[in-house]
Amino acid sequence: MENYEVLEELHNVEAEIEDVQEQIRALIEKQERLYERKSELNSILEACKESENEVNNASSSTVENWDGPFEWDSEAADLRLNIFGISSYRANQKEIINAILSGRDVLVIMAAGGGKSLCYQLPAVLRNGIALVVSPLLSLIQDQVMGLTALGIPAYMLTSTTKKISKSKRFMSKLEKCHHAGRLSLISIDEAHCCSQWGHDFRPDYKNLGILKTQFPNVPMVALTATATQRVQNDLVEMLHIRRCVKFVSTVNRPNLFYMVKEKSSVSKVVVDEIAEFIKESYPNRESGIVYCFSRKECELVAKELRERGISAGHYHADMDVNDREKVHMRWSSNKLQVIVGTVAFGMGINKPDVRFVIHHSLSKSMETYYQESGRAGRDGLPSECLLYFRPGDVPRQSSMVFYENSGLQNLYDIVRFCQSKRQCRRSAFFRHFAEPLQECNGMCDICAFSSEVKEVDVSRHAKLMVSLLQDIQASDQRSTMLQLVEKMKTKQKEIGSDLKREEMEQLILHLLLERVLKEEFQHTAYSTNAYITLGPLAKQILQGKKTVKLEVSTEQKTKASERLKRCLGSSGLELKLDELRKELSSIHGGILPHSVLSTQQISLLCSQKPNSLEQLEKVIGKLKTEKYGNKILEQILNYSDFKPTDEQVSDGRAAKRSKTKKNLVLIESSEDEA
Ligand SMILES: Nc1ncnc2c1ncn2[C@@H]1O[C@H](COP(=O)(O)OP(=O)(O)OP(=O)(O)O)[C@@H](O)[C@H]1O
Ligand SMILES: [Mg+2]
Repeated sequence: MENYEVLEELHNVEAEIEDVQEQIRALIEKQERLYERKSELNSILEACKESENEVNNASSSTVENWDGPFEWDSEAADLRLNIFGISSYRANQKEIINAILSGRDVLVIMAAGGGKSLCYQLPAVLRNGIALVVSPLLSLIQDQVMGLTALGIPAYMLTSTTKKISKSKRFMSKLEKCHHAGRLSLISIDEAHCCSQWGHDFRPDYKNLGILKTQFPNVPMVALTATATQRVQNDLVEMLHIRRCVKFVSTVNRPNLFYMVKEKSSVSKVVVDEIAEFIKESYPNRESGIVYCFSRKECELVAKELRERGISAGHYHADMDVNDREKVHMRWSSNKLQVIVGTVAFGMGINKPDVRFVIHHSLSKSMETYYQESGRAGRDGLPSECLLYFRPGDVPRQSSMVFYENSGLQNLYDIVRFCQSKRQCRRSAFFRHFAEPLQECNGMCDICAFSSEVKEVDVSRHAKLMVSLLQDIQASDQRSTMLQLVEKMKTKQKEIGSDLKREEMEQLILHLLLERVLKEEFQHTAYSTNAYITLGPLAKQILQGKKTVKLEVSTEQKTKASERLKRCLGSSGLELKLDELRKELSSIHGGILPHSVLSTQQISLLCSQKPNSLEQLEKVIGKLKTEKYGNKILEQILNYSDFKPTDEQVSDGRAAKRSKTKKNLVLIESSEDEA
């Protein structure tokens, strides 16, 4: 053999080895993912077996019976209704309260809005002495103190300049004294995922909270979070030194949320038009909502454009002055502003229970973040909507932000899969993601609610063409963004005499990215990071015709969801009147938010039950609220009813005295750092 022939073969062999190595890497990665999924599926199977015996869909991993009876049952029930104004417990609340009152340490994993606060606030009020609550954000602390004060429960904030409570000797020694006198009844760590670096809101100060259990081993500690991952759970138990805690894990399911993914137009004006129309049509009574945007600039622009379309909207992002941010948040919380248009910075501190819609102007960076962000809707348990506007063009914007994060791209591609899917129930995608047994969706997502015919189109030839086009591009040392690739394909596809539409082409590119036929590569410039589409480990299979590629295409235009969704709020005159009343009362009483006067759920109950005496009213909203606002509420209801109460009925109701409480609740800020 001639020298050059040997050299050529050597090059070929080397190229082939590289190719094989790439495939091996891909296969090993795949094997790892499959192992991971296998163990998830096994735990799902076990959970299914356990839950077969359970009555409701909230599962608790404990074998002890926390349902009762306990000696404090009736006192707890009295506080629940007459102080907190809550007519019945939600899943797991009673059991958690009982475990805490039995003196156990407790770990609570419960979805956003599940009602974690009551789980420690009620035992705090029931027990003598002081309960210490640790919360990571000033706004959460303020909200909570405001809410408790409105209920007549003495609560105080400690937001000293000392950043770490464990390091504040003065505070610790006061706490010691309090404990010594037998007055420290409970320690509660809210948003406990902040302890774990695997949680999404890791706060270094939270790391030191373990000291509380070491110092006060016999004071029950309750740690609460909405973050479900096993890794975070294990971390928490270790860091807080509560290894023998009773664990309550509730489902991630939010049955009252309607999930919907909408195709996003590439013309930005059209997108805002659609969003504005949706809000005006579905929420004409200015019910609250959030619109999440990708960038700060975009969020200012969208807020402005919504205002131009007659919607009262304000923007919120990390670049704003803290006071301006707080002002917008406050105006929205007190229902003076209907919509907040925010970036992800509008996050953990949101405590508003009656958010009726969360719209994503572009996709989130992972299933986990989407679950958290959309989960800010409907914390009061009433029907609410989560809308995600998706277009493939938004993917490279996100990928160039997340690619350097651990599993960043994989997480992004998971939510892309969620958005692309035209057949899989949105809710079941969450169950899969959080490794939980499937539950009924009850028609509460676009896929399950609207029948639209989906057909599969074989686009293997287009895929092959795209791969060979990229091969040529790469051979001439060029690169191509998604946009450029689509443009080039538009001319190229004439060769095979078939025309995929622009959107279908983009869809195909995403499909091939998810299938690892293509991959994204990133290049940094002084101003940004660009994402390029290049050949992936499985590109050869396409060229060799070993892989068929099919796209899912909806053939029938879906009916607008907002038209079909039956909404149960804002429709009756009485609801509107009571809504007005709670706003009025909250401003008269000062420093109280409207939902602390009456929750939206209570308004619904009042409208359906129409109590006509203070006594009857008490059964719905408890003694405390009846005493404070009862007469005004009755006045509104009676204006809408045919009957009037007798004078006796009114004075009987007035005579009812609520039980006074002398227990204290102290809220502590662990960090001054506000994202
Ligand atoms: N048993 C109940 N019945 C009716 N409403 C309830 C019940 N328990 C709590 N709520 C209400 O549900 C809303 C959400 O409760 P809470 O703020 O405690 O949720 P959370 O679990 O702490 O959520 P997050 O993770 O978002 O902080 C509040 O308005 C609260 O008053
Ligand atoms: Mg909470």
